[in-house]
Amino acid sequence: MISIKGSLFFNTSKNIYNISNLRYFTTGSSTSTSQSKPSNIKIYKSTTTNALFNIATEDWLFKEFDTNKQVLYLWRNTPTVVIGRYQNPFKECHLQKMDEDGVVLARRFSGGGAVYQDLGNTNFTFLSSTSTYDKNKNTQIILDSLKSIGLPKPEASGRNDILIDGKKVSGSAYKQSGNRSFHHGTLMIDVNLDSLQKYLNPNKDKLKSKGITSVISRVTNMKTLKPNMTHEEICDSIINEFCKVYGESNVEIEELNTSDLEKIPSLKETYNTLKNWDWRYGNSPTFEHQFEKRFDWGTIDINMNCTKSVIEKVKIYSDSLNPIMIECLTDNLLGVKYNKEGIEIAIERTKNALNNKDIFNKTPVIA
Ligand SMILES: Nc1ncnc2c1ncn2[C@@H]1O[C@H](COP(=O)(O)OC(=O)CCCC[C@@H]2CCSS2)[C@@H](O)[C@H]1O
Repeated sequence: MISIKGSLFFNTSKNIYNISNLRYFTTGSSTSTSQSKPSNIKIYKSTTTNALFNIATEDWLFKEFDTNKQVLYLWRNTPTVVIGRYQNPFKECHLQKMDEDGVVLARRFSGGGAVYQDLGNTNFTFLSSTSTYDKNKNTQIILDSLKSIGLPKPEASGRNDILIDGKKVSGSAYKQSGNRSFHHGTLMIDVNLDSLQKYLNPNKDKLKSKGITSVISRVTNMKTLKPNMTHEEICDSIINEFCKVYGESNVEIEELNTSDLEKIPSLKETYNTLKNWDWRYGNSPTFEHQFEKRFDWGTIDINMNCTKSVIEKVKIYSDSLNPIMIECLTDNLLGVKYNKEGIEIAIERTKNALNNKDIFNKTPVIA
């Protein structure tokens, strides 16, 4: 068996198991073993379904992986909308519904559009040196792994997608920095399509934003074509194809989980950044939002310009007989965050300034 020094950082259980004719073992910290021949690949699998941890781990791997190796990382998340690095979540997702239902918003480091994920979605990441990075080779590994478990005619389409029967089952995105590159993608096995519809692409025609707009596609779950398909099955199949392509028959799979946060300070730092409002929402391109809200005392037509998701300019038109209240609200909206709490703060300040009259019976819905 080819064995590789275990990472000094991780502390996971060591299991040996077989997939097809390959022999794998999962390993953790200091489980170093004798080395007969250095391997040119490395495989990681997250046993945690926390999207922010998994994306932070991907970034940590990206910065730390041995560029002499080809690296594969497999992971999946509980319900999350993952937006691209340069996207505006206020435009791409229905943040209010996500909030109500406990769906996480994550902003990743790669470009591209917004996807909805839950445990019915498997993610893969291929990391390699930029000089050996080969997107087509990676895509072929995924296509072959789908074929080998019996999925009919998966095909690469356009720059980013894998389709079956003309419907998207996988979307990809990329990142490169110096001699480090990665290519990651989704695999829709059994994603809740009602949720996908519910949380993505709200009708925000009045929100004008710079930045990247998602490319809406017709999607399908592979489980409709292969009813017994599972996350474990597709992971094993990808591992098989990956090993085959790089000529390895015994590999180490390192399992990762949130206990690593306490062992790797830079991982924890990235995790904390990813959790932060400033990264997830604040990092949005500038945008303008116009909406109307009717109260029993009249209608307001609000026009806002936001930078870093903070309201920077406001113009309110109203048929209210109380222009002072409108001026006061305009002033109080300036500088607050473009979210429910920000608007509530502005309304509260306006009410206080106007001797607590209950002029706003409900916070205008903005997100
Ligand atoms: N889970 C999932 N998989 C594939 N396609 C999806 C998914 N959810 C939504 N969609 C569809 O893709 C478009 C957006 O397509 P678009 O091409 O704009 O963006 C992408 O595909 C990005 C893929 C990012 C992959 C990363 C890998 C690890 S974490 S996220 C959306 O409007 C839906 O129609």
